[in-house]
Amino acid sequence: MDLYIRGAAILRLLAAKNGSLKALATSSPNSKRMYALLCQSLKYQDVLKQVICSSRLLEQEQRLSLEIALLLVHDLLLCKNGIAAGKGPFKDAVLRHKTRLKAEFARAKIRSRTVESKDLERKNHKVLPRWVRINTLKTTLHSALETCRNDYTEVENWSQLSPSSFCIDALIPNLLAFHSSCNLITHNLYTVGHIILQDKASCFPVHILNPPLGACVIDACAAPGNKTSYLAACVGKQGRVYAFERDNQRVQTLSTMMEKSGADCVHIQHLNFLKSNPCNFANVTHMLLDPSCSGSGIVNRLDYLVESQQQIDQDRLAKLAEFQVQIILHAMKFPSAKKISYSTCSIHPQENEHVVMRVLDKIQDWTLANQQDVLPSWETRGIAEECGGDKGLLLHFGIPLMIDLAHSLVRCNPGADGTIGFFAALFVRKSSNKRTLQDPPTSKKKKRK
Ligand SMILES: C[S@@+](CC[C@H](N)C(=O)[O-])C[C@H]1O[C@@H](n2cnc3c(N)ncnc32)[C@H](O)[C@@H]1O
Repeated sequence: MDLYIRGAAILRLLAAKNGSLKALATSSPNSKRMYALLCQSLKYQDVLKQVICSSRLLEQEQRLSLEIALLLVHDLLLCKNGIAAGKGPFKDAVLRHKTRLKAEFARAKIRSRTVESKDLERKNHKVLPRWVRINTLKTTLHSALETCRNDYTEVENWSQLSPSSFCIDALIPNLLAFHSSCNLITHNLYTVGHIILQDKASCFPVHILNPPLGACVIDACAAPGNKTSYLAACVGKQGRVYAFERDNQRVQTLSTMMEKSGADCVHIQHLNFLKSNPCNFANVTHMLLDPSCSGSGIVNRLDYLVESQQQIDQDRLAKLAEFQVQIILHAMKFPSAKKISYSTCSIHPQENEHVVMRVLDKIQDWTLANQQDVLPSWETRGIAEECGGDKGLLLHFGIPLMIDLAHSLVRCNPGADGTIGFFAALFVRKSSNKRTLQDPPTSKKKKRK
């Protein structure tokens, strides 16, 4: 019974934001079992709470707390071996209602598809591939593929991956996928810096920014530097990347990464980007903004399990969003900047669509690039309902314009399409783009309507 009593205490600490799931679980005895029990119970908490409520378990068994009931009911209904061996009043209390709980669980499954969709999420979780970007600063696609083909079998796409195979991504050039169980950190291609482990979605910001050879670029929030070395590969030796990083330790990591990847055209600026003087960077035409965010799209970060939609820390999100808006507005002051890519690994509209709309509401001479210039074949786009903004224009042109704006944005849902949760947008200076936010919706928009 100890497992459930301790587990319930951890759930209370988590609710009070007194520690992280991983730290609390791993510091308790039988830590692996505890971690699995907590993760699974939290994953299924919505349906389990429904079952506990509709079976009136807590009303009839007043010694049970919600936390201990959640863990015991989880094991009763979802664990192959049922509730762990051992005796105790809490276990007896739950077992007295076994039949009713099972019946309510069956009803809950029919009422909502939660359990099935969570299963799907779990399956996706397992097959999230290990994405690998070939570092063309040090090698070529041809040469890296030759090595990969010697060591692994090539398959058509990532959903067919096995531990001994790899595939070439159809969307992002120089991107490969391996099975999640492949430990590439010990592979020679990795140790010599010929490949960089980088999620597919995290390649999107550079891919859509697409700075040409020789361009002068700013990476405003650079460390650890995955996107910085990708930018360096795009602009080549004649180009230049100013990589800003304000954090002492992370700037060291950035420096090591740039050395390892052979990104000689990167000039590290150990500075707060918001304090930079745009006039000192008059040649910069392309800017990449990948600021600090909640990280809620990172699939293996487990904190989201304890946050229901209502419990998300709104204060923290508001602060992050304010910073994200400021960083975009500052980038727009750079005199020669014509393209700015903005990205987060967050799933929250507050850091994504809302930030974009707040910026568009404030500025006149920038707009969003059209869908055709922003990964046109990628199906998951921005959320139209979140693209309302405050602008009178939106009220005037209404839903067609919101849909049009949402189509300009790229979203990745965590686990789906083999990527983490991600968001990317491309701002373009109006003089370098024909469509403007002030333009009325085009005939294409009318068609969608
Ligand atoms: C999301 S991470 C960037 C990840 C990076 N782009 C990559 O792909 O490897 C955000 C980084 O920006 C840095 N940062 C946050 N605010 C900053 C600011 N105002 N100026 C410069 N760096 C900043 C953080 O310390 C952190 O290292």
